[in-house]
Amino acid sequence: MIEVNDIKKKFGRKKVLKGVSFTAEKGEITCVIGINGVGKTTILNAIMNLTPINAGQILINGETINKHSYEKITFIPDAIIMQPGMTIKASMQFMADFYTSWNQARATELLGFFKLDENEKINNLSKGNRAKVNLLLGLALDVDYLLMDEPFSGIDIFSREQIAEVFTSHLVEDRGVIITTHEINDIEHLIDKAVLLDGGKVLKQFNSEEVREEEGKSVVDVMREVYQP
Ligand SMILES: Nc1ncnc2c1ncn2[C@@H]1O[C@H](COP(=O)(O)OP(=O)(O)OP(=O)(O)O)[C@@H](O)[C@H]1O
Repeated sequence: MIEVNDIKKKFGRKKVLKGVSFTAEKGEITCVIGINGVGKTTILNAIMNLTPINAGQILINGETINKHSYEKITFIPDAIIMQPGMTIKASMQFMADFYTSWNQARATELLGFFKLDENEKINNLSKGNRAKVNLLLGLALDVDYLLMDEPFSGIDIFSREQIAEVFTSHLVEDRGVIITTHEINDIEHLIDKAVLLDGGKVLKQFNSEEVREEEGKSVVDVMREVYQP
């Protein structure tokens, strides 16, 4: 489990996170929802130990995050992380050289799944295909947790559908996924848990299936209640 306990973060005098707490379990997709600038990326960076926090604690499987956390967790950003002149194949080789957790069989499966040509240069790919390469590079690591910053943002409907399919496949099952978004409509059916952020705090976290079954409400219905009371 990833436990985010009362974390606070300031940039200069600006208090971005004012005591954020939530948990994300293995085998579940947790979605951190909030408007632009609310601090979603900052939370992911904090979980990855890429930005120091001012207060609070983050635990992964009961252990405070540390320099070995990347063996359990990976971050899939919304922008491509490789040199644009590299081919997909060279990007995969780079990951294989760098991470002992690289799983080439899974990478090859994902290449086929996304119908990507490994000889294509990243430069020449469409935005949707770049997002797929990003996802491939993260999903091919054998880690327990995947963090994804806005994986569906600005991507056409067909690529979105293909990416959504990955989330319900064996490529993700048993792993814990945290997705951020400011646009829930497309992925509402994929997520297990929603964490609603505003004003530097978590306004509500809930199991989306429970809310659907017990109260007959969608995530968007709950968002309307919370954000527009
Ligand atoms: N390195 C930084 N220095 C100063 N301010 C920063 C820095 N990083 C983020 N911020 C500020 O912190 C706030 C939260 O930023 P963050 O990127 O986490 O938001 P977000 O919810 O991910 O936004 P978006 O949906 O637009 O991606 C913003 O006001 C941003 O300007």
